[in-house]
Amino acid sequence: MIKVTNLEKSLGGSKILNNINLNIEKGSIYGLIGPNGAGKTTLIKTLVGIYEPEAGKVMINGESIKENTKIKSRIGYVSDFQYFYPNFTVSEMAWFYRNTYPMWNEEKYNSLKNIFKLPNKKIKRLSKGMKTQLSLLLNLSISPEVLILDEPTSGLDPVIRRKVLNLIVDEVSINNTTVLTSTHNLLELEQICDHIGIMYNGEILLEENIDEIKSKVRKIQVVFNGTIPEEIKNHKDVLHIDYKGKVYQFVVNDNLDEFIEETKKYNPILLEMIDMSLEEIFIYKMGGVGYAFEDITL
Ligand SMILES: Nc1ncnc2c1ncn2[C@@H]1O[C@H](COP(=O)(O)OP(=O)(O)OP(=O)(O)O)[C@@H](O)[C@H]1O
Repeated sequence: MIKVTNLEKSLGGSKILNNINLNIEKGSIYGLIGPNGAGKTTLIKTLVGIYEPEAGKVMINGESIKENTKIKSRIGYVSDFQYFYPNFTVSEMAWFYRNTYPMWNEEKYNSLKNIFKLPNKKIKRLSKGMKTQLSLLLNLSISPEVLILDEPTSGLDPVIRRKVLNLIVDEVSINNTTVLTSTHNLLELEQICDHIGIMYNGEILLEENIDEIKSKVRKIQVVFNGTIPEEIKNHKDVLHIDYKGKVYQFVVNDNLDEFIEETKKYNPILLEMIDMSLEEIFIYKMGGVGYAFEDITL
């Protein structure tokens, strides 16, 4: 698992990470979203030990990553830009990883090679998407205990993108790997992640368990027999109210059953539950903590 406490990092004289705390359970897929410049890559580089924080700690499986080559050899890291030796071929790069990472799995490498189907060219002759694929291929082959991915699907075509998402999910279900991935694609997060963190201005503004938030935050449509009761209008668990004519839509943050019971006391003509996408849920949740969701993502 990944545990981050009170992490602070400055670059070029500016504070980039501000008191970051994370607790990512083993076997979990944690999605990090946030606008350009929020600090996602800086956080990721600090997690893998490329940057040294001024304050705070990064622990992986209970051990500090600082000067810990044993732990670092079990971290798969796919960066936003790939820094391979440009004159190495794909096979030579695999040779390098095979000789560097003690838990290299040749069988896994061979089966992944059939999925990615990369030409054995020099790295400098590969496209951006091919280099990302190579990085995924190599980092999955080292038998990572922790996989840290910085926008791993950006620049991939839709077919490979889907394969990569499936590979990440397989990696977790087969090997119980812990994954942290950044992305700008909320739909992708919804498809593979169990937890999500929203980053803004170097801080984690909101952290949620996706299943929990989807079961807790619900939209309910109600038509009252008369005007809306004050008690319902000012209900503590209502995040947002919309209405068109007599049809009210409530976004309820928690204690759904309690809200429904209280609403039923007023004998509404209609009371029904409406499905919400994760994006819609976050729009309201972010509004609840004083931010416009559009400013925060995508
Ligand atoms: N080497 C550096 N020196 C100084 N400032 C930096 C450096 N690298 C990044 N920054 C600044 O740190 C902030 C966070 O950048 P970072 O790359 O972590 O954001 P991000 O959330 O990954 O953005 P994106 O979604 O665009 O990839 C930005 O304001 C950026 O200008």
